[in-house]
Amino acid sequence: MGAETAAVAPTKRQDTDVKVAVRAVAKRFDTRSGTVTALDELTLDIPRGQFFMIVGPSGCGKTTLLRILAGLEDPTTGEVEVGTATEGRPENSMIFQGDSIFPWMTVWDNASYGLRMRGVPSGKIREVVGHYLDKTGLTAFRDSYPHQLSGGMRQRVSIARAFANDPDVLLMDEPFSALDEQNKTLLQSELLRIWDETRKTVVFITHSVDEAVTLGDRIMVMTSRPGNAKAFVEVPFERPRDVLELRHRPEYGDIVYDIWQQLRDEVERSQQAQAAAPARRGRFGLRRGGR
Ligand SMILES: Nc1ncnc2c1ncn2[C@@H]1O[C@H](COP(=O)(O)OP(=O)(O)OP(=O)(O)O)[C@@H](O)[C@H]1O
Repeated sequence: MGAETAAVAPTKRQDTDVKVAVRAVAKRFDTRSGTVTALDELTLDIPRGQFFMIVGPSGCGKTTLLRILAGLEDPTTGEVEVGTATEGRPENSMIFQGDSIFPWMTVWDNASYGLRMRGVPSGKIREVVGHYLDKTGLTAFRDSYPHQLSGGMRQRVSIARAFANDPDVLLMDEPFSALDEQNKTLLQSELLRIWDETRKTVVFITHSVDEAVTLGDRIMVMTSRPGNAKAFVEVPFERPRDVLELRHRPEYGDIVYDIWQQLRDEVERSQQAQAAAPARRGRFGLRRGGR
């Protein structure tokens, strides 16, 4: 079950221009069949306000990195500094893939959860949650329960909850992966619209190169496991962006193609590793985006 996470804090970041700093982070898991090195001495900086995307082959350590940034895992070696928690604001909120809202709470109670937990005054909660339910088109469903909503609407609740919580850094792990293309495109547009209001620092994992180029300012392409940065790609498109219009531009296709070139070897390497160990099946090789 996903929940807003602000508890186990990595070191606080003092430098206001860099919101996320990852220094030579390695993560190893000891399993019955041996040690799995998920991340290998990864170093990166994410400046304030950047929409940072992570793409990489299945099993390359993307979720592990996000969990370390959220303080849910410790790195084996290396250091991470993320955001700054201030009074009334957590340093990060995480949105997971699939449903990450509480099934026993109404839309309103889900969206206001983080604020209520922090004891924010009720007038402020009404104002902020009302704003984000309005932005995500959920006002009429404020008293509904998750099982009464579509998958897209449930993800909207997660988005409303995360933005209402007003974290310094927003961590998103494939939030739209379970949605059909139509809903995905709609939610991408909505996310960009809401993000444009605040320009929060976002770290967003996706399996879709199209999604990475549509949403991101900068994309980290990861190597196959053990995961590291293979390339950083700047996305030059202006803000605010029109998702559909963007996808018709020739430069858009060029960037998508460049990233696929970067990924191809890594995906093949990862697939070979998975063929040798059939328990984990890669998804990346099957998806080449919607162009
Ligand atoms: N708690 C754990 N115990 C043991 N191994 C783990 C654990 N968590 C992750 N791993 C392993 O670490 C590697 C990286 O996993 P991770 O989930 O971070 O990859 P990913 O890039 O997010 O994958 P996917 O794209 O398939 O979601 C994988 O080999 C995985 O099996």
